Amino acid sequence: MTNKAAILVAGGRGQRMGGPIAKQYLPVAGQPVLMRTLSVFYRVDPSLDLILVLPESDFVYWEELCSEYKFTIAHRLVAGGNSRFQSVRNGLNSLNSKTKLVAIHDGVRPFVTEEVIKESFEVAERQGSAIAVIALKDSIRKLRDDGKSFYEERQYFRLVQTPQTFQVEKIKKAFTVTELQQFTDDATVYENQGWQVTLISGNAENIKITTPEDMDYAEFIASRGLSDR
Ligand SMILES: Nc1ccn([C@@H]2O[C@H](COP(=O)(O)OP(=O)(O)OP(=O)(O)O)[C@@H](O)[C@H]2O)c(=O)n1
Ligand SMILES: C[C@](O)(CO)[C@H](O)COP(=O)(O)O
Repeated sequence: MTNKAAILVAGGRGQRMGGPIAKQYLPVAGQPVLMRTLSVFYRVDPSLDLILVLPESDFVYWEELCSEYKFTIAHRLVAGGNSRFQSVRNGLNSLNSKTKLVAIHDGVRPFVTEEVIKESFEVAERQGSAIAVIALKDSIRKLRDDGKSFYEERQYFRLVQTPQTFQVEKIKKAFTVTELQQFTDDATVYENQGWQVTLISGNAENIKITTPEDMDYAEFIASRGLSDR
């Protein structure tokens, strides 16, 4: 049995995307987003324990979609919660006792590369955690409540992606706390324990499909194979 797992969180409702079908099920270049994401992880390691966190009310729909698309990559379904934090925690609670490393990934980031996933497991094994980030290309300004804005040195900032990969023992302990507003990602929950996170380079195409214009960009990335380079 593998000692590695990936939790793909897809328990959200995609309010910012809108539309009758939640974004995680929408086709990109002919294949639903979640099938693309599961496939990348499978290609990295077919023995990974793949856990897909979905709203429980979508389980039947998802199984029908898998039949329709003849999608056969083995994975386990876990019921999501009311927030991303709760969905991740449900995924962590479903891990088997032999699992030592877990990659937590937004199901709606189908363009993560195999290289980033592999590196995240290697670094997390050595350091405890591996958080995919990218540098900023634009200048940034910090806003203040009084309406003024100030220059910030962009070399000290990073955009945070997923996967965020961890030693299981540590991340499970970190997720036993009460959910706080500041927990916008898993790295924040981990460092709440006083542990330093380790950053690795993500890939620019690894967008989080969030709003309708992201679907156009996703089609472009998929059709050009930009995340396969
Ligand atoms: N209760 C929740 C909320 C979010 N997510 C997942 O966390 C990832 C990042 O969240 P986001 O992009 O915000 O997705 P949604 O919550 O679906 O979008 P929105 O905020 O627009 O409703 C997504 O894969 C989403 O499905 C989850 O598993 N469980
Ligand atoms: C986890 C994440 O994708 C890292 O950038 C991000 O924090 C998720 O934010 P959301 O508001 O839940 O989409």
